[in-house]
Amino acid sequence: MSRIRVAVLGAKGRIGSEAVRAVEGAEDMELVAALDRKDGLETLTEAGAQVAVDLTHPDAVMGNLEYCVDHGIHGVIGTTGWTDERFERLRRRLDASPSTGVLVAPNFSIGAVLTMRFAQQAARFFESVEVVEFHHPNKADAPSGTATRTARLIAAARAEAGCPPQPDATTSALDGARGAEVDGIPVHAVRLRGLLAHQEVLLGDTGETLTIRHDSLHHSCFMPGILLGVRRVVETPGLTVGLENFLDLD
Ligand SMILES: NC(=O)C1=CN([C@@H]2O[C@H](COP(=O)(O)OP(=O)(O)OC[C@H]3O[C@@H](n4cnc5c(N)ncnc54)[C@H](O)[C@@H]3O)[C@@H](O)[C@H]2O)C=CC1
Ligand SMILES: O=C(O)C1=N[C@H](C(=O)O)C[C@H](O)C1
Repeated sequence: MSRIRVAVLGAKGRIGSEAVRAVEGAEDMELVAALDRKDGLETLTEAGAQVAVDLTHPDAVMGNLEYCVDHGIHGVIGTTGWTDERFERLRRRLDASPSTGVLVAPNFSIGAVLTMRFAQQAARFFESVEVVEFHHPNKADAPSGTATRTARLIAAARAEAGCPPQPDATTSALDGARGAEVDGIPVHAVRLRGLLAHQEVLLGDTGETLTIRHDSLHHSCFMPGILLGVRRVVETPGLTVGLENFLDLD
């Protein structure tokens, strides 16, 4: 059996260093490159990488990914910072390299993916929905990629069900007090020493509330999802957004 030749970008980071160990420990994979800031991307082609796992920084991910796609290297992308404009840019790039696959996964943990799915299912049954995410204070971006994706999925489910805008009588608020709005869903970001990555989806209706909460307690929770992404992306050309597409959830 030939092993999948994998490179990790952001290899010295919190999640990248864990990913290096996970790839090294996977029998069907070979770690051929471990790059961090200032390492040249040509190392990827020189090492014959088939898949690049990007766990770097929102400012770096697009350049890395464009190099990979242009050189036919599949991408498994955990780095955040995805906007509609970035997805469009990536789609255009992939059009020119039709056999290359890219997975952009806002969250690789199974529990977080299920949180998003359950929130999507529950969204149309409640008048009010808000998302609160909690992370370590070294995180570069807010709100988290997971919270943004969760809010988008909730908003889409509510729009499809014909839900009206949610009630909110606030007419006067300190800037930021009601969080940021993602497709009409309030999203609040907490940064607190001691935390890793956590999220609550709060749903409310007359006389009841439902809270869907997920806690990532260690970076190891992202590893099965990353390895699954590597195995599946080599046989899935084009852009896949969300690990749920590889989980046979329905
Ligand atoms: N999708 C998911 O499940 C997860 C995604 N993340 C995301 O992964 C990214 C990294 O998170 P952390 O590991 O906590 O950050 P970190 O700051 O600990 O690590 C990032 C690493 O990338 C390196 N780096 C920066 N620019 C680079 C470049 N151009 N080329 C190669 N390496 C470069 C840095 O030197 C650093 O070692 C963030 O966007 C974070 O939100 C983090 C955890 C899970
Ligand atoms: O920076 C992190 O730590 C994480 N980033 C991702 C995000 O922004 O959603 C995934 C997870 O929340 C951990």
